[in-house]
Amino acid sequence: MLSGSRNLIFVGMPGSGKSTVGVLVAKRLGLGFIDTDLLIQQEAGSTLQDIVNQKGYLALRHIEEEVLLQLNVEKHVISTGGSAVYSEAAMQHLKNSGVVVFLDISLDTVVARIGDYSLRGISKRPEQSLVELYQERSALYSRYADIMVQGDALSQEQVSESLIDQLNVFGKDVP
Ligand SMILES: Nc1ncnc2c1ncn2[C@@H]1O[C@H](COP(=O)(O)OP(=O)(O)O)[C@@H](O)[C@H]1O
Ligand SMILES: O=C(O)C1=C[C@@H](OP(=O)(O)O)[C@@H](O)[C@H](O)C1
Ligand SMILES: [Mg+2]
Repeated sequence: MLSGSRNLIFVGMPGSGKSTVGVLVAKRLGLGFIDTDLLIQQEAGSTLQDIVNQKGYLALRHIEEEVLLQLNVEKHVISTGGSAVYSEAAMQHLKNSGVVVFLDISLDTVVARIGDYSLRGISKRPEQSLVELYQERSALYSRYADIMVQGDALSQEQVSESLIDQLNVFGKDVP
């Protein structure tokens, strides 16, 4: 189904483990690692929180789309930010380069892991509740995912194991 794919692209809510589990998986599979949040910060010359505070959440989504569309790597785990899925063009570009993994966690787990989300540079409409954001995003993550790991009850190592098992079972050719 995904013959020739060479990257593993992580999507999911903030706190789902894209950045931390991404590194573990890259080490296990002998892949490189990129966190696109850090590329955005380099490109913008400021933190994600500052972009949201000073320019607004749509500015963050715009820079994110540009950075993702410029990405041209092979044999990497690519950990995206939680709002990457708002760009259809960027997601198609990423999907063309590999296997998209949705790290799924419940809303309760999001809240438990990220704490005060107003301090975390979340890209959302100011009046949008976290529940609404969660529902809107869940549909988008599922739409683009090739593989899903439900991580509420799993340690980071277990999420990594579960993903690698699925790659083996389904014959996804990474690397
Ligand atoms: N499976 C897990 N179990 C417990 N804590 C986790 C798990 N995955 C991630 N975390 C913790 O949640 C927080 C957010 O993880 P992070 O990798 O930054 O997520 P994301 O990049 O998806 O926002 C970190 O403190 C991390 O250690
Ligand atoms: O979900 C979001 O709107 C965001 C998630 C963040 O990344 P993580 O998902 O890695 O926390 C980062 O891209 C930015 O602060 C916006
Ligand atoms: Mg992250």
